[in-house]
Amino acid sequence: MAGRIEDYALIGDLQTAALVGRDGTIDWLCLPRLDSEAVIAGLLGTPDNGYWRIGPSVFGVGPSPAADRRSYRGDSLIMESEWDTPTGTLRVTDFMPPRTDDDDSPRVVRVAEAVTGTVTVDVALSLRFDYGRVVPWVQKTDDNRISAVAGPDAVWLDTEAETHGEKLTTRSRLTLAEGERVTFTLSWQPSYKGPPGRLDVDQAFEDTEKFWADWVSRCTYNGRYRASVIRSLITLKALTNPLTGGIAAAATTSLPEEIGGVRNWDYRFVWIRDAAKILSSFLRAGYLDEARAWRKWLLRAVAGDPENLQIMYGIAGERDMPETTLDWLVGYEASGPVRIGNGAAGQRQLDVYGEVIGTLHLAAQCGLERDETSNTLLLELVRSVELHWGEPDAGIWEVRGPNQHFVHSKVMAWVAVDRAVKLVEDGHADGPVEQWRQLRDTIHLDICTNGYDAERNTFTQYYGSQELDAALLLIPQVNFLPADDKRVIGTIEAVQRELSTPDGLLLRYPTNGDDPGVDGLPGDEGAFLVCAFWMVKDLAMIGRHDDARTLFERLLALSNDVGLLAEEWDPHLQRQLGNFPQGFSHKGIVEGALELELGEQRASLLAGASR
Ligand SMILES: OC[C@H]1O[C@H](O[C@H]2O[C@H](CO)[C@@H](O)[C@H](O)[C@H]2O)[C@H](O)[C@@H](O)[C@@H]1O
Repeated sequence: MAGRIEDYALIGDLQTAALVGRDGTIDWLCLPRLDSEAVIAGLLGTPDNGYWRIGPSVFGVGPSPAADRRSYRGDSLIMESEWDTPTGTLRVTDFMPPRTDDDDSPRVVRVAEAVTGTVTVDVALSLRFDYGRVVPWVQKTDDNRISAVAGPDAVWLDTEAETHGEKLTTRSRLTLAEGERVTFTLSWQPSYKGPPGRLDVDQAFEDTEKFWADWVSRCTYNGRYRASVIRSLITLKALTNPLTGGIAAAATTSLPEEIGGVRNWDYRFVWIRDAAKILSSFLRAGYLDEARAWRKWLLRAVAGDPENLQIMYGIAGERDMPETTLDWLVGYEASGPVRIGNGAAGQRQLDVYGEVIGTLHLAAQCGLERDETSNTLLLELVRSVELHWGEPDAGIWEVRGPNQHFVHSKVMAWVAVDRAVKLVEDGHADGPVEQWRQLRDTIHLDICTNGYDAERNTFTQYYGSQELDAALLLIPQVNFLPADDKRVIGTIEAVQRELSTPDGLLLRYPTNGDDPGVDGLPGDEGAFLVCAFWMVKDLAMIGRHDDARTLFERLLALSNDVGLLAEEWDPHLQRQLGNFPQGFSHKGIVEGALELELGEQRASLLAGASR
């Protein structure tokens, strides 16, 4: 049975990733890419849908015990789990060598080692291709390699351990004396090719450690929350494909937003919105290369008529991701359906224009060189905003109910035009700036007239709505209005009052149980973590530094033992919910830490000036 979401740690090679449970079981692995079919899908079903356990032997009695300790090895994505057994201590080291070349095979490396005393280790590998549905044909070759083949895919296992097949599972039981170790390397190849070369495990370990150390050394943040910020940046980097530049929203599909509910979606794609927000964190932490790669990804993905701009693409810019359900999987803790693909790809969401142009502007400010193709794109995108900003859309939350005039979407349409004006004013682009200035003013006036409820002193979820939306917290952050504007302060207070969960986190917007509300979906959901991070930033911006810090530290405390966060938090069951680890949440950690620092600097400057 799968663990709690927070029981998992992420390992990855930048192109795909696996989730390792606290009990030493890998329950999720897609090969060769993050959005490929899973070859281990027990996370969303049962052990019959695939798992790979390495842990101390319980000799067939009782469940697999949780590790007594586990942590990433320094600032890396190498996971070390340790179990103290009556006879000695076992360490299992899990990692995936970063894959920065097209020809590299994806590999999952697991090393079991007796650190002290003697330990008996059990290994069980149950591969099930096509998301847990297909039992591959498993064979041992003359040179002691194990291959598992089904259709186009072949997975190879190399190990010094003796293995045997039992109930469609490859098993091994071995006893290690102090200092002894045994390695397991799982590699993927297209099945028409021969076996992949054998991996030099020691060299791969050294290279992997060096890769992460070098990458982390480029970080410019050195403040109080460095450990959490670095872990978040590493997690975001793991979601960033080094070949295409595409940044996935999360590493999983269908981890539920409500245990037992239907709000289960596939996040293994590149949302323009999520990627743009993540990029701003990379840029602010000193990582310009990722921004350059993403701009190239964007230009390739939207090539053609920008009128056909999608709100999300595949990792290499693919346009099609038809949403289907995998009915053979019961879902995480019976939360079905399990979905792959994402129907939101076909929605109109006006905010993406603001996200794209906002990122181009930030990248230019951070020193990214001018690019003529992106100027052409800019002109086309502003033209689309001009044509469509007055139309209703599905909004930032991708509602599946009717389109509305969402206030956040309109604000982001304003951002698109405002940043286009600034790009021209700062000499980073050319365009009809006077026409754009007028458009910017028209959108601003429209929002302030139709999206603001003067009686309640708050902006609303959509024109004419009585409801609120946590995305309104972004109004001061994108400079639509200054933080000290009474309408902004009123909105922050209204969101706090009406969308707070009992434990002080935030819902995105109200849901109505079985009665589908604005999102057109039955059921409820947990607190959406990035919204609380937005609140941290707003509180800091309006000078409530202590409240901002308290909330930020509360949020950090929700991360699991290895610093990872899913999309949501269940305030009743006190556990993580939703896809995991999620880019939005980790971006929240980076930006929150930076904002608190900036806030304090601003406050001490002001204090200095008034002395
Ligand atoms: O709430 C319904 C929608 O939920 C998902 O969207 C959410 O995740 C996206 C990726 O992180 C994010 O960009 C969006 O703002 C979130 O609402 C799901 O992907 C949608 O299909 C679904 O309609």
